[in-house]
Amino acid sequence: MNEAVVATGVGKTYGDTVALDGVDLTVAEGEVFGLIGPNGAGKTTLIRALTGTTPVTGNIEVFGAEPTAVDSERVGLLPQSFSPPARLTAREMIDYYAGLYDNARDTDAVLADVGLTETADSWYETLSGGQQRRVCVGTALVNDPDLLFLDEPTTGIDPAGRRALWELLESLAAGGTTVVLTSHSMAEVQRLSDRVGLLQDGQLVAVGTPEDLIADHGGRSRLVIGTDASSAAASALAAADFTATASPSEVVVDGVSPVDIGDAVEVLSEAGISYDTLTWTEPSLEDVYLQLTGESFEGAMTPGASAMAEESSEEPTEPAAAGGDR
Ligand SMILES: Nc1ncnc2c1ncn2[C@@H]1O[C@H](COP(=O)(O)OP(=O)(O)OP(=O)(O)O)[C@@H](O)[C@H]1O
Repeated sequence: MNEAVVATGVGKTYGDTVALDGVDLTVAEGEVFGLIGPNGAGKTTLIRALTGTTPVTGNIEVFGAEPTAVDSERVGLLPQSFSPPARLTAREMIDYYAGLYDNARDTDAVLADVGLTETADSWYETLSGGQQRRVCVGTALVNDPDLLFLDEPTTGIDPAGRRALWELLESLAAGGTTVVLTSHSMAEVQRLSDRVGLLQDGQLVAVGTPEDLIADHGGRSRLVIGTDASSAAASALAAADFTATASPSEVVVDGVSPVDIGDAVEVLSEAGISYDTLTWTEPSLEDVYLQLTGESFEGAMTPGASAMAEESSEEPTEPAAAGGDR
């Protein structure tokens, strides 16, 4: 298989800040590669490096050429921050970007792809944050690129729009488009990516398929039992050789496969312990992220922060002028 991107020893510093620290990365043609990592890990800087919008040390080839020398017809970029003129309509924006290419797609088709047919003639400034983000995604699709860089594409987009965009990306990938995307939504990255790279402090600390990363770093499946009698439940389960940990309102039973759930329930029933909820969870990319970054919702935030974290990643980004490095 040919390689769309080959990056070797890529480094970038801003003053004393090391944004990228010797990144080696290969993305095959037709692959969907997801970049994850904490705020400030270097994801945007890496996207900028791969698209030739910031100078870096090391070596990068995109379709065998330096990023700045690649035929722009072949590459699409959705930057993280995008501040287009407010008094252009969605249609005018897509038209404008289409005008930059020799073989642009039909504007109405692009608008339909990003779900903006109904609001095509509204000014950008009057669109919601999520609708604005859809326009921005559309600008990256106008040239029907072979290689698409998307820096947090679904930020601010509502769940239905997000799913629609996932399906669009899946159909582009099925048609052979190479995609490099960043996201703080682990569900998004797990669903879309053939391979995932975790950036931390400017270094790619893990790369693999979601399945392999989960198998290596995701931990085991768990059964969470919501009960007021958590201590008694944990004791009964431990006596039956389950690995159970009690907190005031629940017991977490580690390493429970689906076929073991019935046994665990029977232990509770024989011990006369009632429960309110029973939730079985498989390890996911989110567990990989938490494990490898050393972050945990319990340690970093208050209980229930899993939902908070997902919401916070959906906040629209602050508009910022595109431009060179400061
Ligand atoms: N133009 C700049 N000038 C100075 N420092 C910068 C600049 N751009 C990025 N940095 C720094 O480089 C590091 C990597 O930033 P980058 O934006 O690549 O991270 P990120 O992983 O994309 O973060 P986020 O998830 O918050 O978008 C950070 O410490 C950031 O402060």
